[in-house]
Amino acid sequence: MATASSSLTFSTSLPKFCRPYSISITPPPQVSVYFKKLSISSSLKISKRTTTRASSMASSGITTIDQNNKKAVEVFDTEEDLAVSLAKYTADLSDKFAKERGAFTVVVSGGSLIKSLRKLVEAPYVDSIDWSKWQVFWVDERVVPKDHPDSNYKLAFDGFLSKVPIPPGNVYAINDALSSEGAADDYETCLKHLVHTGVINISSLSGFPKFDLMLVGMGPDGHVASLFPGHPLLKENQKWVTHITDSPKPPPERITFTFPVINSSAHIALVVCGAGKASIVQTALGKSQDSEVFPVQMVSPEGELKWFLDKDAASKLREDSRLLAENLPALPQKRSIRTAYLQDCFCCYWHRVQLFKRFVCCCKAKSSSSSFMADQNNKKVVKVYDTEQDVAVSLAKYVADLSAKFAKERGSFTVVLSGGYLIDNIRKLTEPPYVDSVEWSKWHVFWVDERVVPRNHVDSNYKLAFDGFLSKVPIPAGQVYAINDALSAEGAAEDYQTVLKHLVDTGVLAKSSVTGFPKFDLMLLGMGPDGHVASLFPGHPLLKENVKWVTHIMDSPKLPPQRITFTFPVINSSAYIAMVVCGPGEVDAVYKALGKTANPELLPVQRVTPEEELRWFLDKVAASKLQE
Ligand SMILES: O=C1O[C@H](COP(=O)(O)O)[C@@H](O)[C@H](O)[C@H]1O
Repeated sequence: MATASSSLTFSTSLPKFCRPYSISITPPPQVSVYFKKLSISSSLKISKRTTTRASSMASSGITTIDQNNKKAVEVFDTEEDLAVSLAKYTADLSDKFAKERGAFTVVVSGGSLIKSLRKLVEAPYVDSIDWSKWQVFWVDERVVPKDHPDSNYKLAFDGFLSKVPIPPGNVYAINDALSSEGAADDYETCLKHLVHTGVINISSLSGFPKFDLMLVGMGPDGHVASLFPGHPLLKENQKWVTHITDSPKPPPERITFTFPVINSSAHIALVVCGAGKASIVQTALGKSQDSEVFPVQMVSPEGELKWFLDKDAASKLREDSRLLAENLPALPQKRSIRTAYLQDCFCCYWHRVQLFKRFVCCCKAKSSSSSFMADQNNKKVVKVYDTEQDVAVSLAKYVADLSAKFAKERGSFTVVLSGGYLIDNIRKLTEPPYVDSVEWSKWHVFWVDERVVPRNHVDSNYKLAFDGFLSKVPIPAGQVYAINDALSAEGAAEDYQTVLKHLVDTGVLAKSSVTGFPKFDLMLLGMGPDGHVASLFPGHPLLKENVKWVTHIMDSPKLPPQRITFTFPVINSSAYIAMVVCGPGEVDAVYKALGKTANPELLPVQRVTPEEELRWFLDKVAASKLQE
C-alpha cells in the first residue's frame, strides 16, 4: 500500500488534462445497453443494521437489500454516520479493485457529495488506501476555469484530492480551455483512450465504459450528474459524454456522462442528505404514482446500486411507515410494518428494471417454453412460449391452479378480465379438463375497464367476454359484475366502485392490508401497442389517480372515447396479475417494458406491480425484440 506523501501536493502538480489522442480506436460494440438493467431481483430483505465505525460509535441504519445484495438502501441517523459508512464502502472497493485489476476507476460528482467523502482523508483510510491505484473522473463538470468557485474539480480538489496522494496524472479533469461541446468531445476521447489502454474497463453487455465506482449525489429536483428532469439529454444513448448549454441549475454550460455510461458502472453509491430531497427520495423509493420519472430513477448500474441516505432525506419514507403503523393496528409490530412498507416500496421501484440476462440464458437453453427472469421468490416472472397456442395452454393451467388455491383458502376466487385479445387467450379454460375441473361456482368476475356502450354493443368488453368465455362456463350469473350501461361514464364508474365497496364489506372481495384498496385474487390483463393497460393511457392524468378505485375517461385515445377503468392503486393491490401479450403488434412495447433501461417516460404497463406476483405470458413473436 502506498502511504501519504507530504511532498506530493496538487497545488504544484496540475492534474492531467484530457486532450485528443491521435490513436485509432475501434468503437466498442453497441450491444444492448439495456441488458444489464434487467438483472435485478425484487425480493428484498430488510434488516436493522449497526455500522461499526472507526471511532467505535455505533450508528444504526435501516438497511434494505435485495437477496443477492445488488441493490441496497441504508438510512443513517446523521450525515456523520453516513460519511463514516461511505468511507468504508469506498475503501473496501478500492482494495478489491486494486487487487483484482491493479487500478480503481472512481467517478465523483460535485455538490454535497464531496463533503460526504471527508472521512477518506482521515485515519485509517488516508494511510491504508492504495491511492496510487486510483483513477479519478467526474460524472459531470461545469464549463468554467478550474479555479472557479463553480468548478466541480475545484470542489473535489479542495475537499478531497489535495489531501490524499493520488498521482496527479490519474486525475482526469476536463479541458477548461474548450467550449462545452469541445470539452465533452475531449473527455470522451480521453475515456476512449483509457479504455483502449485497459485503465478503464468496458462493459461486455453495453459496450460503454464500465467504471468501478461512481460516487454521485442527487439534486433536489431529482437530477443526477447534469442530467435534469425532462431534458432531452436523458435520452442520449450513443455518446459517452455530452454537453448542455441550458442547465436549469447554474452555471448553464456543463458536460456530463450519459445514462448508458452511468448505468454500465460496476458500483454506484447514490448519496443523498437533507430534508430538501425527501420528496424525490420518496418518489424514487416509495410507491409513487407520479407520472414524472426523475433522472435519479433512471440510475441502474450493471453491478450494485447503494443508496446512502441520512434520516432527513429518508424522512418521508419513515413518515409513511409511521402512518401505516398508525392506520393498521392489526399488524403485529412496527418493524413488520416498516418491513412490509419497504418491501412494497422496493417492489414498486424495481418492478420496471427486471430481468433480461436470465431471459437470454433461458432462451439459449432450448425448450418450447422458455421461462426467464424469475426473481428469487418468483414475484416477477416472464415466460416466453413458442406459439400463442402454448401461451393459451399454460395460461389456462395458471388460472386453474389459482382458482383452486383461492377457492380452498377463502371460498371465492375474484378474477378481473380485460378486453381485447385476452379473451381469446383464455379459451383453453372452456375446454377439458378445465371446463369440468374448475370450481366455477366460486368465481366472481370483474372488468379492469369497460367501454361505456350497451352490453350488446360490438365494442363492449362484457360482450366480448360473454361470447368468448362466460357463456361457455357455469359461473353463476349473479357473480358476473358488468357495468351499469344505462349510466353516464362518470355514473358508471361511481356505480362500479360502490359495487366493489359492497363486496369488500361482505367479504367476497379481499382488502389489501398494505394499501387499503380492494385486493383481487387475479387480474388477467392485456397491453396495447402504446403500453396502455386497462384504460390507462401513456401521459394521461388518470395515471396519477390515487384515491378513487374506479374512474372514468372521456377522451380515450383508443376508441370508443368514453370508458371506465380501475385505477393503479387497485390494479397494484391485486394478489396476482397475468400480463398476456402475443403477436407482432406489441413487440416494441414489450421491448420498452422489459428490455429498456433509459426510458424517461414509463409506459403504463411498467407501473403494474401487484402484491404477490406479476407473470408475463409472451409468445416468441411478442418477445422477438428482446431476443435480438
Ligand atoms: O449541479 C450539480 O448538482 C448535483 C447535486 O448537488 P447537491 O449539492 O444537491 O448534492 C451534483 O451531483 C452534480 O455533480 C452537480 O454538478
